[in-house]
Amino acid sequence: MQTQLVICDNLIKIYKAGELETVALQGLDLDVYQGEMISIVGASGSGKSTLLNILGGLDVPSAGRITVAGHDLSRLNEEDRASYRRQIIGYVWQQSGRNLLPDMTIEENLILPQMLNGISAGRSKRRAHELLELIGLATHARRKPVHLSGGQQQRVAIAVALANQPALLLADEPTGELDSTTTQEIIAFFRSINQKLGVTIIIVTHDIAVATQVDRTIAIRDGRTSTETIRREQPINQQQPFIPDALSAFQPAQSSAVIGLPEATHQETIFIDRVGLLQLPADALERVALRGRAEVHLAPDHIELWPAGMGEQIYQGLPGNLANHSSAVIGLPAHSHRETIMVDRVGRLQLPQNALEHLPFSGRAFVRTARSHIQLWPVPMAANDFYPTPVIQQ
Ligand SMILES: Nc1ncnc2c1ncn2[C@@H]1O[C@H](COP(=O)(O)OP(=O)(O)OP(=O)(O)O)[C@@H](O)[C@H]1O
Repeated sequence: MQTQLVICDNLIKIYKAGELETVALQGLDLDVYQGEMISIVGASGSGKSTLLNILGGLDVPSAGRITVAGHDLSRLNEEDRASYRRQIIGYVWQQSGRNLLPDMTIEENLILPQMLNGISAGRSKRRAHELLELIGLATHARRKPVHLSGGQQQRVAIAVALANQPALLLADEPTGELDSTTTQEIIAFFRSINQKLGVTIIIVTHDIAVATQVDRTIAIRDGRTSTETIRREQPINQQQPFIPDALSAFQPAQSSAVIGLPEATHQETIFIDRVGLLQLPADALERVALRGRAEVHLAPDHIELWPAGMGEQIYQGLPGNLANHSSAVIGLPAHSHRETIMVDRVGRLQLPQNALEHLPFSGRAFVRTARSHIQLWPVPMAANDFYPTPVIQQ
């Protein structure tokens, strides 16, 4: 059974500057399991750095709960917070200048955080040499950072972050200043320490190359987790596909909707919180114009969102359970009442309670776009049990 290393529950962060208030996190939920390597993506201003700073113990949430490796970060005093930062967290920044002290040698840079953590000089030196071996720079121990390439400096930065054997490594745009070849090298290095040392890694990035290499990518929109993209262990064209009949008639997205990774290798789902709040991906909204309101229909194995007024026309005259659907919001019969939910400009909506209870969504859903409506399907429980991309029928 996987252990949860990070649990964020309804995190809120409000920055106040004089009269001005900015809500940077608006009820963010996130679980990260021990040993995972995940990336966090999102537009500028969506709240990525705010989240990373809270995870790293550099800032505190305004409300909500956050637990990392058993530490309740909302309750730590300043002293405990400082030892949490030293012992539980390793931090890699984008700018190598922020990671390494320029006047010290590489070896001294590796020893310093250990000494600050109360480790003896002898043990710190031994660990520094182990780390130098790990990053393949044992012969560079006496050099200063300026004499290393950008990629080498970032490897040292990762080693410094690992010096006190943290449970969680946080990296903020660690490849932002590197060329594409060096970026690949650094991502491979993160992957190798994740596998060799079992350290959990969270990388904030704008770089799609990073997102292709991690186990999961979480997209943040407007201070909330909106989508999750999981790397398929077996690409879809090698799977024995099980295609639910009802899915086979719908047009698949060419690529995952949010971060643009191919569906053949990545599976993308949206998050649904406990009270049914979710945000539809932009490409689903572009294909089906909901114009502010949607009818929610409960099909036996999925939920449909139709533009207001359209669902009823399509369903009229259909046989069996499709025609006998009841409206989802307050349960009045569909033949006599038309109920709609509000959908805002960026696709946020709240599913009615009976729609949430209708299927075991467990916080996530696949989004499928048909010609005139959007479908939400529950995610199979088994880790590698995917719904493959539906076949297009002309
Ligand atoms: N110290 C602060 N004081 C006031 N507002 C802040 C502060 N830090 C961040 N914000 C605001 O909070 C929101 C989220 O910012 P954050 O830096 O977390 O976003 P981000 O996704 O990391 O953006 P970027 O990709 O540009 O780094 C933004 O509107 C930002 O202006």
